[in-house]
Amino acid sequence: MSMRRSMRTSKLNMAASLLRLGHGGRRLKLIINEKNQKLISSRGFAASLQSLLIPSNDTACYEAHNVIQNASFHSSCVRVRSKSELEARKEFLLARLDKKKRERVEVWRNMSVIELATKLNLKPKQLLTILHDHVPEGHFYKSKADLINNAEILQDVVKFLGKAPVLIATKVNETDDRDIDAHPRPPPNPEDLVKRAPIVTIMGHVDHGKTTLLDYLRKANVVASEFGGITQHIGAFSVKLGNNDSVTFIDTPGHAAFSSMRSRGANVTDIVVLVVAADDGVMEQTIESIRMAHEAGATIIVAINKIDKPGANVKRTEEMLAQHQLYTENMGGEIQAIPISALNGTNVETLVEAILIQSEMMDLKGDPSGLAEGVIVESRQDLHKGKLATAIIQRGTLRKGAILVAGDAHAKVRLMFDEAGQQITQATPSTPVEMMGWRELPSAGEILLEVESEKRAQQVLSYRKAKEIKSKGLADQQVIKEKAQEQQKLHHEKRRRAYEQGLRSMLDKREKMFVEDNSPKLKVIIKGDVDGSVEAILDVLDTYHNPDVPLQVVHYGVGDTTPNDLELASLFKATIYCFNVRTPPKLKEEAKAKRVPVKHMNVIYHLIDDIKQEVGGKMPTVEQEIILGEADVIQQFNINEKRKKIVVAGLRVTKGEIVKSEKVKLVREQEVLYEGSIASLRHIKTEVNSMKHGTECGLMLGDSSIPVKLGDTIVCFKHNLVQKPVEWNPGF
Ligand SMILES: Nc1nc2c(ncn2[C@@H]2O[C@H](COP(=O)(O)OP(=O)(O)OP(=O)(O)O)[C@@H](O)[C@H]2O)c(=O)[nH]1
Repeated sequence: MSMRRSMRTSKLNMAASLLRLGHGGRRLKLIINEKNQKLISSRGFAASLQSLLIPSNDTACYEAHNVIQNASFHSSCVRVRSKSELEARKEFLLARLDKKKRERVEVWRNMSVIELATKLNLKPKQLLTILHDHVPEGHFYKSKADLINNAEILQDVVKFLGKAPVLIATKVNETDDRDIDAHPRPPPNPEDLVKRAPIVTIMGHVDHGKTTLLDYLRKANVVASEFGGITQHIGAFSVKLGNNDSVTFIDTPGHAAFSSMRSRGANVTDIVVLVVAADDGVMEQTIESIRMAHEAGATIIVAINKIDKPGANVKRTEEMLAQHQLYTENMGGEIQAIPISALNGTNVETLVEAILIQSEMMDLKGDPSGLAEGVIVESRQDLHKGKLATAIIQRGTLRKGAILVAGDAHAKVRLMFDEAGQQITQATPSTPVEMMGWRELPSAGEILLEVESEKRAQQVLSYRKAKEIKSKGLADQQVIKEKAQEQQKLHHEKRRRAYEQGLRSMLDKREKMFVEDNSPKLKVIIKGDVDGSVEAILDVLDTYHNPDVPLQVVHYGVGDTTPNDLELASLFKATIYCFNVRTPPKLKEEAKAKRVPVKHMNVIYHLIDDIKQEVGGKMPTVEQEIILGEADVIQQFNINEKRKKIVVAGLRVTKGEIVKSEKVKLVREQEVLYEGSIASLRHIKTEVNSMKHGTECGLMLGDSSIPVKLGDTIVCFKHNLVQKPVEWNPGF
């Protein structure tokens, strides 16, 4: 270790101890006061302390900073920030602290409105109002049972309410799930905790050197490894140092690993090494990485890479970082920034030491007792070893023979390996381990849990499968619902345009219309109290299709009757239907004078009945056959009249009456052989006008040549003119 490095380490270790003792509160202020004189003499330490003071940043600590300033030692040794700089910094840090203090709210895709409202201590109605402002145009959440499947909306709403959203894979039903599903254990007792290695993810902009750095660290690890094997890529590896310290690196650069874990609610990363190329500086994905690290609550260490390149500018890079509130030590902040060359390995060891110092300050601990818990970082199919998965253990100790579940996969651990492919017998917190014995391949980011038995694993798996099927079904339902809403919106929009065009063309042709168009139709103006009721009425009217009396919606809108409604109604001879709205008395008078019907109602059935009645009055008339009576032919007579042979039927009236002045049909085996008048109707020898049910009579048809036979039926009928019925099925 170089001289400079060891000095730095000891200063920071001292600061770390101070921080642990006082941790940003009044205690720290006291310590500062007590040690004031000593502090003054140590320029480097004061700078480190100052950087520690500010991020810990509660009011007392801020005061402590003033104590240092007031003690006037800063003039000789500390770069003093201007007042406005300090204020801005304080605000930023307070915001960061607040974020950490924010109440965490678990959300999951397909969460219902009522579930989210309950989590946020809101009434569903209040949440629906908030949701309205957070959903993209065209999406609606109308009822408390609606499911929200967009994770972004869920998170936005929680953030909007000042809380911290935590996206979890599926709903954890506290009452039902606890017994059936497997879950991480409750927090351990502090006395069970032992020091553990920091878990580090390397992030940064494309091409800034993440892979090169990981490669260098992996190779360096092989050299350090006592087995001397070739380090394989298994998703994570440990870099071991001489004094038993080690650092665990997630061996996948960039956002993918980070995101997949975060999306499952797992976060293993303690420290993010932010790689920034010194020739390029802060770029888009650098900023994105800073954001992700902050959101995951991980501490950032900056590796300013490619310092060997001619265009490298460390100072400029640090200034750019400061623009994104990442203040490195050189900029008077608390972030460690190590200039490195990942390609040549320059300062990479210093970077590892900085990580260890940071982890010392973070006081990272884990509980190695009990069943193992961890996070899957990678899985793969090996030709010889079968299904393999790498996990980082977070709690407990994993041993051969353990039964594991991760998402919908499970395993009985047959063998365990480290990154050098060497068999290991146990894995404690922060250890990356490759496991053999998986029945299915688990996905990266899944939470790994050891369970008591194979039976228990099967129980967990079948429960999870059933839950997934259910939630998929719900998701499908939601998609169908959203599609339907979209269609409905398009339909409404189309209708609005059609009505507007229709009205425009009606207005254009109005004079011509009055002269030419006398065809029956019902014109209506619809007024309603809210958009929803007007839409509902228009939807019902859309089901009306009657070419005899078409229905024309001249105009529609929300609110009480207006003079404009009246004018339009009078112009087009339309009826105004008011649904839950009023017509001012003055307009009522005016409507009466102009003979404009204005009808008020509040039940949609009444509206339908009224329209049916109105339309009914305008329907055309049609001839309707009315049966007056029926008679059976029971005899057949042949009479000679004026040398002509005439057939006369002897009848018995079986229904109603036979009326001489009306028409008859001769029906034989359901076939009508004659339809026409009656020439003669006689009772015995007397000519009569009608014969009633139960009597017998003789009947001669208008066409006397028609041969009436025994067994034929005579049906007497007449035609009436009736109005066509209104056929309209509004669907309910
Ligand atoms: N001169 C110099 N080149 C470097 C250094 N580190 C990385 N490079 C080069 O920069 C290029 C990109 O490096 P990578 O390690 O692939 O970068 P990355 O960030 O992993 O890129 P992505 O995986 O695409 O996001 C390669 O050509 C490296 O050889 C360095 O310290 N010095």
